[in-house]
Amino acid sequence: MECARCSGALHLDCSARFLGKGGSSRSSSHSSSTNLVSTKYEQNSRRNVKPSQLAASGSSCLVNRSPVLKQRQNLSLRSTLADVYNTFDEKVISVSSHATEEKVGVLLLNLGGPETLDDVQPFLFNLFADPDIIRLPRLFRFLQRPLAKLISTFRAPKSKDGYASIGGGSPLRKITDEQANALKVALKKKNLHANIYVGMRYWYPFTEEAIDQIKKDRITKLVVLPLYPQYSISTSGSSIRVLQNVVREDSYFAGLPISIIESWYQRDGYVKSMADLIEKELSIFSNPEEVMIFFSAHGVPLTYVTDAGDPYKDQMEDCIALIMGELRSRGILNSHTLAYQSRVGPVQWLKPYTDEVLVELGQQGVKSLLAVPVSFVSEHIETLEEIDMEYKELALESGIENWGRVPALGCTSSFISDLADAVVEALPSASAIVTKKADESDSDMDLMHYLSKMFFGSILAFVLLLSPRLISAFRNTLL
Ligand SMILES: C=CC1=C(C)c2cc3[nH]c(cc4nc(cc5[nH]c(cc1n2)c(C)c5CCC(=O)O)C(CCC(=O)O)=C4C)c(C)c3C=C
Ligand SMILES: [Fe+2]
Repeated sequence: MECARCSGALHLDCSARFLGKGGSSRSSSHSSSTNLVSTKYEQNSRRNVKPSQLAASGSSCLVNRSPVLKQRQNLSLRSTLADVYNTFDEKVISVSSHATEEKVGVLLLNLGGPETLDDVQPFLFNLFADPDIIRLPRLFRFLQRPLAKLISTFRAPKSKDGYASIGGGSPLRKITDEQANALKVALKKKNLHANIYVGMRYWYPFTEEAIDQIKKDRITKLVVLPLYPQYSISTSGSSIRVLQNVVREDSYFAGLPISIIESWYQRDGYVKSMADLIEKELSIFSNPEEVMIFFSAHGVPLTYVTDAGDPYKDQMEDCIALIMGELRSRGILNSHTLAYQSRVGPVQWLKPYTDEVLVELGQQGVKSLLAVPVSFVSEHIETLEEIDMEYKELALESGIENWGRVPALGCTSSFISDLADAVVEALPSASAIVTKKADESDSDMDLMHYLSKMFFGSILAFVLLLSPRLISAFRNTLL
């Protein structure tokens, strides 16, 4: 695919995603892979513009001038990178019909989690300082960090209790490293010797550390694989943006052929692996056919979908339809429902909410329920604490008598093997991402923006941070 204005590889900022509303692929064997990172995603996906249409309409190559994110606390290289980094096999591999010497890297992107209770507040700071998590209007972006400090400080005690109840920290790093090792082995079996990197968005090993290591290793081709089956601006989108900022600034990355697998919930291997897990857990119930399959997905604020064009909800519904279709083809005809969990703050999130649906189902007389976490492939606080403890208790109180929960996919071999296939399939489409720097007149506009931001922002900061009444209202509603 070439950019209509500039020829050659599509520009970072010219590309359109085409998985938005009505555009999600139902292809059963392919993941959505691209070498593009779009900053115009919201507009184009909402209008459901295909790349070819965008090129034909001469859409401009706008440059995203948002500053490189520097919201890290504790970004010292405290931790060493995953062991997998040190096991690169310098072998000659053939990635296409043209035999080429390649050093293939696979970058696994994930959220990250606090490893100790002391990590909880700085981890939350990193999360809330992400403009893809708290989306402030451009004018108020400079309040992002003070706001993140405030919210993380208020939320930390509640989060700490949660992490304390699952052993004092998140298991995400360990599980992701295990998945990285398993993927390396699976790729080797498919004759692809690749180096696997783990890049976490909000905790160690940070995405930036993995990116540094990729450069040190002089990788010649990179496949980027977010460990989220469905794409959301707040998850895969946020992590890809980190890479996007590096590509814009660094000549090595600007020339590196990259392929990004944006979402892969539609792959046969994933769908079948999920169906296998559900089938197995259903069989544990004494009356399996009476069990309601309860898909519980992590929510996002509603405006992500309605205003920003996040394809997450569409992809989630598509994903559930595919899994249920697979189960039906196996003669499993149970009823099912989808609800969204883990909302934070006073705004409306995707509905229906998991806690409310559980109560309603209990009232309607549903007696057996199998919870299926569906937006994430590792166990984490929201499966181990929120589902296994909070929601289970609520369900039992609401009249549900038999409760089960499907484990996260983790290192399930059919799943890892399918991820390896996704990597192999994505390699041929890897190509350099082209960026464009802001010109002089843009800098003048930036200065004006900056000054007006400072003016209005200072007033808002004063009102927000110094008013005790507002602080207590904030505390009661947001946390
Ligand atoms: C697909 C998965 C996820 C989406 C979408 C997502 C959006 C999202 N999350 C928050 C706020 C928090 N998330 C937290 C933890 C957390 N979130 C996900 C996944 C998604 N988040 C995972 C896997 C985890 C757990 C990490 C771990 O340590 O195991 C937390 C911290 C925990 C807590 O305090 O509850 C917060 C806060 C927002 C605001 C958001 C969308 C805008
Ligand atoms: Fe989250």
